[in-house]
Amino acid sequence: MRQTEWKLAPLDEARERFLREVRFSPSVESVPVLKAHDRITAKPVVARRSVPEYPLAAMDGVAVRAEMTVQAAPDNPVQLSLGREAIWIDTGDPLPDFADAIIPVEQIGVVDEQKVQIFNPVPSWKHIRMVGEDVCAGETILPANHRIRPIDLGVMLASGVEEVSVWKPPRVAVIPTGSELVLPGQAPERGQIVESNGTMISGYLREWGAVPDYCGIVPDEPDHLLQSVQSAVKKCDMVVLNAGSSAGSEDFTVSVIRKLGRVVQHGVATRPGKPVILGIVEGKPVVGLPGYPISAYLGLQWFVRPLIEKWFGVKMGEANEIRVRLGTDVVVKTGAEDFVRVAVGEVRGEMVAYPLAKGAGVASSLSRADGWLRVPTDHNGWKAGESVTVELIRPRGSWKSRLLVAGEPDAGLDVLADQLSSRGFTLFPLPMGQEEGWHTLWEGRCHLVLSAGDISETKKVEMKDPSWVRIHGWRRVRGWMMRSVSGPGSISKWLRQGAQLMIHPSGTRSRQWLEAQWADWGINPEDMQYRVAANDRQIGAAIAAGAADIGIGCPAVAREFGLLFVPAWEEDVQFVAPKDWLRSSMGRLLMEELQSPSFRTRLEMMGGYRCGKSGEMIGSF
Ligand SMILES: Nc1nc2c(c(=O)[nH]1)N[C@H]1C(S)=C(S)[C@@H](COP(=O)(O)OP(=O)(O)OC[C@H]3O[C@@H](n4cnc5c(N)ncnc54)[C@H](O)[C@@H]3O)O[C@H]1N2
Ligand code: MOO
Repeated sequence: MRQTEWKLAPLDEARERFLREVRFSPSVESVPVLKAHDRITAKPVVARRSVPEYPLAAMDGVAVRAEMTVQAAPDNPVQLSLGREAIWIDTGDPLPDFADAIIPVEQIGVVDEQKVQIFNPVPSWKHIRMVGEDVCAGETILPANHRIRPIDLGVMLASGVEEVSVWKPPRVAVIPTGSELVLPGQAPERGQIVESNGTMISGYLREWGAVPDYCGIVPDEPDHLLQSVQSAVKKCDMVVLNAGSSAGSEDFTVSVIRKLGRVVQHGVATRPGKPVILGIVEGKPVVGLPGYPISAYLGLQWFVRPLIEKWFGVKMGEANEIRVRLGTDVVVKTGAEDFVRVAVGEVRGEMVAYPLAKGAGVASSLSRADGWLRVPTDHNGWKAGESVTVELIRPRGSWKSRLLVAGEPDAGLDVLADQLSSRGFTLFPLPMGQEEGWHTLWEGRCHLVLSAGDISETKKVEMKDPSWVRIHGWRRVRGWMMRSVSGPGSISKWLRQGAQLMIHPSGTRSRQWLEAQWADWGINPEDMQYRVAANDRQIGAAIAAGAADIGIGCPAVAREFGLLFVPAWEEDVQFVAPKDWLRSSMGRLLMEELQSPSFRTRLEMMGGYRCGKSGEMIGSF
């Protein structure tokens, strides 16, 4: 039966309630220290012996009795006989019984094979490592519920601990469901998709110290699913199901859990991640994650990670937050807590965050993201320039080498990005209309803007400012991309007859050109139906897949997707940057790359690009 009613719970409330209902009694096992990396201690670890166990030399030199050096002075050196009163000693050697101090070799005068001279008195116990300086026998070296790091392994071994008591890790069943799924390595046919979430889920489980038990794909058949969950509950400590959590005709997960046990909560008030299922079967937690990769990821972090933390009694790290300015507006609906993926850049020492693609199916945008922006349930979002908090999922500062390029979308940027990446920089394109790009630059929210066409026409006022410079990017050919011939003369007719058109965001050059073309053709823009895509490649992919008929693009992308290309116009593309930025290491590198023969050759080889003047200064405004 299809489910139509949702009683959504706030995320924090659902998590608290679920965790309260779950009880674990993990067992303890003893493992050799040599195999204990990343395991979690079940009891405090106590040193078996002191380190050092006896006094040791801390320096290379001679071991002496301190009282025999009392009279020593630079002009009145004391002579000591080797063997009886002084002994050559190396760092780490045990101290001979008669001695109680070490004089470093640099401060020793060698008289002959039998004698050395001392020029200054030395206090007793100088340069000697005392018994128990590092660890004393019986001392606690690691607390309980501590994740064992390589340094801990070293400390344990040194202090005589060879076996350590650790929690047995939870075995977690991973059950991907869906008749449309095929295993990784198999080529999906139309209507099939590669089972990728299971690998992602297993990877995070391993990272958190659990042992994933991948159960293979279970088709959308209630009996089959029921059996899988039943047997998973028998052999595992927790069960993670993926997909079938929503309201579709083949979404059986919730009814299966209900049949076998109890559903604590179905649905949380979040976007994405809503249709998560929290259940308990035979006392064991069973989590049904939504099928979309982003929703599955979030559900895993929200509910499965805390279960594992509860099992081990240990936190896997605290939220790492930063304050950033928003690069563009973030607009969301109220009614659910929104989780927005963002990428961060640093412009003039200030952190700027840009929202990434929203869809719960757009997994790649999470792999590119630096963190999450959480928008509270009753909030509509924020305006560009406002200050917000981002929860990081990457180490701080990962963005230091990121170059933010706002403005015109262009496949040439991909080549530039490739070239820069081999030199340690990531180019992050922010495709947007020209005006918006200029604004973003003026307000210090990006490093550069890519502009096409004659910008002296569009930007008269700002161009008087001498602190901005223009740099030649390249010359490019633009035109129509389509699957089959329609003939330039008949494109307008085809569009009038309802060809499915895909175009760039408003304010971009391609859009401006198209709007001018419509005017020429006497087409009223309001009569036109179209969909918007961020760049040429998205348009090319849609046309190639038959999801659109025609769109604007470049020869290189048309060729990549096996499409026809009809040239329509040619134009220069230029970068605009603050003059002082060009002197920064990023700025200098960009100029070098633009001028490099390898970049120019690569771009020209793609077809439709000319790079004779790439990297030339057009001058300040
Ligand atoms: N009428 C409604 N439809 C949907 C609702 C709703 O409230 N009413 N919720 C939507 C939301 S929100 C989400 S999230 C999804 C969750 O769907 P399911 O958990 O039932 O998952 P499926 O429909 O089976 O799959 C969704 C999507 O994910 C892909 N998928 C599934 N498993 C895997 C896997 N192992 N690896 C990679 N990708 C996977 C699957 O092919 C689908 O594309 O429901 C909305 N619908
Ligand atoms: O809430 Mo679903 O998780 O967006 O896509």
